[in-house]
Amino acid sequence: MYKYHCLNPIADIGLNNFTEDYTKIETAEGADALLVRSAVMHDMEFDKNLKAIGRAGAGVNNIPLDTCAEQGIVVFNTPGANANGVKELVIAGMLLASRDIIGGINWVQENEEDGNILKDAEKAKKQFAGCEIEGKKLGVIGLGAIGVLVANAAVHLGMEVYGYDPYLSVDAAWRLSRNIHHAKTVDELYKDCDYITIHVPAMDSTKGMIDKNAIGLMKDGVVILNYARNVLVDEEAVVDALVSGHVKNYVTDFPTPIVAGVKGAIITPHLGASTEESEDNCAKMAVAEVRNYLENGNIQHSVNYPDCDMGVKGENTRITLLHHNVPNMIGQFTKILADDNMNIADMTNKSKGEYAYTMIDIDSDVTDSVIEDLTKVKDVLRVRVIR
Ligand SMILES: NC(=O)c1ccc[n+]([C@@H]2O[C@H](COP(=O)([O-])OP(=O)(O)OC[C@H]3O[C@@H](n4cnc5c(N)ncnc54)[C@H](O)[C@@H]3O)[C@@H](O)[C@H]2O)c1
Ligand SMILES: O=C(O)CC[C@@H](O)C(=O)O
Repeated sequence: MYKYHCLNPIADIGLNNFTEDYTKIETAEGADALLVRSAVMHDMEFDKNLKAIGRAGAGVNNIPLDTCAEQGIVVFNTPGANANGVKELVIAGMLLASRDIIGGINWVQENEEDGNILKDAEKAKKQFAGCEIEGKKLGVIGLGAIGVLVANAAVHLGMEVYGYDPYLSVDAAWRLSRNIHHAKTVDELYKDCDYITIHVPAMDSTKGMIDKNAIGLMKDGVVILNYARNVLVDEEAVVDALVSGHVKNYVTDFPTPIVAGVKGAIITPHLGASTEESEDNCAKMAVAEVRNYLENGNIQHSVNYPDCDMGVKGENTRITLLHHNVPNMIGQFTKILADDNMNIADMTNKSKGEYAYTMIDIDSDVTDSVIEDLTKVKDVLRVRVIR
């Protein structure tokens, strides 16, 4: 029997995929798995029983990944599951910045009592006129799940699209329209584009990426869109540029006290992934990943451990070991098993950065003393036996 707890609301369509072997509990205490969206987990103390965290979404900057890895907790995310939801909001953001749709809607609401509203609208409308996005240049920073969809959609809308991603994956390259221009430096993109949208994860290397210098390189009247994370942009610099008119609009999903209410800032309350489809996709994927790990030991889409798959657990006993990525771990594991006369039926080992994962199927049960010996091996972080 496994226990799970949800730190944020997770769509039922995903939770319903937990079988009768799972119980939902009301606190994190004693849980085998946590499911989370944007709840900040950096100050949480993790229960010794916690084995997995399923992030129903893409960004994992709310989770202490290294602390989790050190405590033998595998963190999963759901790559691409909410990308279309974000893409559609980014396109909406570009349109809201191009024409004063919000001003126009507000005008109608403010004049709802006016018996001549239809006639007066014809006079009022010129103050809300704008431009079209067709033919304009869009720069996309980060061509992952979201960036690729935004870039391709913008091509279909007739925009001239420039993409910048020095770490572009082969998968993303296959999905990217051939009409997208390759920006070799981000500065090139800053200098040329009318709209600039950022879709990179919040990491030490990307925080504050759009700073005063970057904005200084941009065209007058540029529109900056940020549906990724507030920390990617130096908001004080953006506010200065909005006030001076150098930046026409800052369109963002993150209403911080610095930008909220500033003229020219168009802000939504973190709505990128808030569609029925995205919430369902993320919940289903997160639950599937957590179940596969708890029941089979397989790791797919982890952000702190390597992906590793030995298929569905069969009759054999499966031992899984989370450990540091250092020499001679497998030698020590196999010696312990051999000394106890255990026969290895299958085995795999994968590493990612400082961490590694070993899965071993043995064709007998495993004794408590073997588990104890494996646990005692230096650099082993967690041993689990799936019977
Ligand atoms: N507003 C929302 O609700 C919402 C929803 C989903 C994701 N997000 C945010 O958007 C981010 C991107 O999501 P995704 O699903 O596209 O992630 P992803 O991992 O598929 O793509 C990120 C891309 O950024 C690239 N990248 C990394 N560093 C870079 C750099 N310095 N310069 C240029 N490119 C760089 C990577 O190579 C990768 O291709 C997430 O990390 C998350 O913070 C927000
Ligand atoms: O869960 C959400 O609503 C937002 C998720 C989003 O920020 C993400 O990084 O996937």
